[in-house]
Amino acid sequence: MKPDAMLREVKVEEAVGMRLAHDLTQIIPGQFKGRLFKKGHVIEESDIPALLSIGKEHIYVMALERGWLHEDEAALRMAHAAAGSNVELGAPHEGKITLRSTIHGLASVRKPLVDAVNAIDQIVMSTIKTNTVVRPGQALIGTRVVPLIIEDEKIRMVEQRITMPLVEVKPFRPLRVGLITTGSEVYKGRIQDKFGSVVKEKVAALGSEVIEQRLAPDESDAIVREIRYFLDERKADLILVTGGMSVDPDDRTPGAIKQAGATIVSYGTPMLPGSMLLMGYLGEVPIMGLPGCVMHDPYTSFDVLLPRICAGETIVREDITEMGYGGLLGC
Ligand SMILES: Nc1nc2c(c(=O)[nH]1)N[C@H]1C(S)=C(S)[C@@H](COP(=O)(O)OP(=O)(O)OC[C@H]3O[C@@H](n4cnc5c(N)ncnc54)[C@H](O)[C@@H]3O)O[C@H]1N2
Ligand code: MOO
Repeated sequence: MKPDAMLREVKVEEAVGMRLAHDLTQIIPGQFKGRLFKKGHVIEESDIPALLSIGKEHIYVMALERGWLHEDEAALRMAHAAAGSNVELGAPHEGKITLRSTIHGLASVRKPLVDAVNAIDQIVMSTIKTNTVVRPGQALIGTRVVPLIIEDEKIRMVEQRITMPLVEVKPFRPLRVGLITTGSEVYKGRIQDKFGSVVKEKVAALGSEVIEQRLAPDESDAIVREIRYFLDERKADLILVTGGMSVDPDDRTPGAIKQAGATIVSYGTPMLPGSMLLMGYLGEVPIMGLPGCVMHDPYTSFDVLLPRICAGETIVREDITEMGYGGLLGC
């Protein structure tokens, strides 16, 4: 059975009392784009001028055969298959369904599976990028099929390829963050600290808290002492050390983090700004060395990694490696 045979074309003037087979869109450039009539709407005499004004002299009345799906049902099936935790489905609109986050968290999108689905002809699975911080209500995926009706077989193929949810939103855990600000110029009061407020704000925006900020001069032993303080006495969940991350003789931070016993995932990230960032772990506790740019650049490698850590992910070398592609943002 050809799809055409399942759609009966009826002149608008003769369609009074019949049900529309799909949403009808009106576009008035610069003013309006949206649904003028909803699928299933029963045509009334008074609708005829509006239908003619959007260029519809005929409408489709549908008679679906076995093995075929309407675009709305196809989109619903795909949306259900795609949705993971903390994701909700909207109603079909012009054949499209939008999946939205129900929480503030980290959206994790499985790109290989998304690619596998979009490789199927006539399937649209449009997603945001993985590891994006999202708010409640924020769109994550829009999905639809291209034709008005589609073979059930094709949608089954989509469902088979979605072996795991395509998108889930991980909630942020409230972390107790220890902040160590290095730099003798700050420690000795030659200049005012500008790092503290920036880091505190970024941490708070993800639902965590800087429990204390401590200053240290450019001396390895002093920095190590502060790291041990946060680890042993304050039981911090995350330790951040600012400044002293590059190549000057007074840049002691990477050495001090190593001296404190950290396992280094990477010193250096292939992203600009934020190339001198250090990522490591003291046992289970993540520790980061933050270069000077974090203080003044609004989006650096720190802003990529912090949400992932707050969402409970463990950062491995491969995560750092992948930051290079698309990581040139300025500086
Ligand atoms: N020859 C090279 N030069 C630079 C390199 C490099 O690899 N080779 N890296 C560059 C990158 S990338 C960065 S980022 C910067 C700075 O990195 P540092 O983390 O070492 O920053 P500092 O030297 O400690 O400070 C730079 C600048 O910022 C002021 N500062 C530091 N902390 C504070 C604070 N808490 N409050 C206010 N101001 C602060 C500090 O006084 C300096 O003026 O290096 C590039 N250069
Ligand atoms: O660590 Mo630097 O940010 O690349 O400016």
